[in-house]
Amino acid sequence: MAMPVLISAETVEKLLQYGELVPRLEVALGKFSSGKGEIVQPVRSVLAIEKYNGYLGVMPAYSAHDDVLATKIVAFYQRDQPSSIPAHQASVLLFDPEHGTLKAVMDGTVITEKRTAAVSAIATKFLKPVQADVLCILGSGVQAVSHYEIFTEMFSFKEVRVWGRTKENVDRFAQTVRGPVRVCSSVKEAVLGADVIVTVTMATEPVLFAEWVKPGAHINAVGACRPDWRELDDTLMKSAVLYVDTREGAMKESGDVILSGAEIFAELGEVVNGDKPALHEKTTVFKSLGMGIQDAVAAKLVFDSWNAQQ
Ligand SMILES: NC(=O)C1=CN([C@@H]2O[C@H](COP(=O)(O)OP(=O)(O)OC[C@H]3O[C@@H](n4cnc5c(N)ncnc54)[C@H](O)[C@@H]3O)[C@@H](O)[C@H]2O)C=CC1
Ligand SMILES: O=C([O-])C1=[NH+]CCC1
Repeated sequence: MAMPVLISAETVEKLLQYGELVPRLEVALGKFSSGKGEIVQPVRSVLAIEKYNGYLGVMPAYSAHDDVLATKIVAFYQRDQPSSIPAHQASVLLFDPEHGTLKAVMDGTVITEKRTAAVSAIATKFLKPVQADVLCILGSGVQAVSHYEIFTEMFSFKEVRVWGRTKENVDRFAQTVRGPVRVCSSVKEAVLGADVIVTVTMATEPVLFAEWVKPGAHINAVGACRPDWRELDDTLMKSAVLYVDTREGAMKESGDVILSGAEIFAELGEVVNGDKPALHEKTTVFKSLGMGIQDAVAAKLVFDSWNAQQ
């Protein structure tokens, strides 16, 4: 049996380009929500690694349209202190869908960084107010950087603000990103007047409160992926129009959705398909949890580009 190829994080970083990734993710989101069962993707299975405050998630997905069968395995850790080891580490196993042969094992950490930010950008394209001048990023880690990259590439914000819990992280963020950013010393300062907000923290209690949010703003709520973790307060969750990546996942994994009792208006894929409206004149929340099919589509792109270079 041929050995699977190993594709490193550096290679994934080089081969995975937003320009190719975004349209493919948009199609996959639409197919997932078409109601025709075009994508097979069970809700992520997660086990707790209690001793180390961590979790291991397994995320299989199959798409006949993309002819892709893959599983991401992602470990993530809730830490009180900053660490030089990334909070999320992932690998993607890519199979030949016809026979189940393992074709590639590739880094999934960069895939997770990029595909998550790309999906938030797709949600923002549909749901942001027509005039969107100010972007606010809450959190200053890995996802904050990838969101900064794609949001400044796809949209024309006049100002980008960031808030982070520790000065060390925020300074690192400001030095890493290629472009201007206003560092804010409180969440309130960062959020007031912002048209688009991205929450990419490891918070387990709300950090974003409705009273600070400009009416009509769009929020991408990316953190808080456990049923008892929160980033947004109840008032915001219940007063905004709520979009999710998957209904099933949100009802099982999102503390913001489950504990607030907020009603889900639509899946993002239903908006892509034109089956549900993008109410961009209202305050909107896109609750992102991450989907195996996003990783599978990204992994296929990487593998095909890698193959083309051999
Ligand atoms: N929806 C999705 O598809 C995905 C969601 N995520 C989530 O996005 C979030 C950010 O992930 P990364 O950037 O990779 O993590 P990271 O560890 O690189 O950054 C986390 C940031 O949150 C801050 N933070 C930690 N605890 C906090 C607290 N209690 N209150 C406020 N801020 C706090 C840290 O200082 C840091 O700035 C996490 O919640 C992660 O689980 C990550 C990958 C995919
Ligand atoms: O989709 C993903 O990879 C994750 N979502 C939350 C933690 C990791």
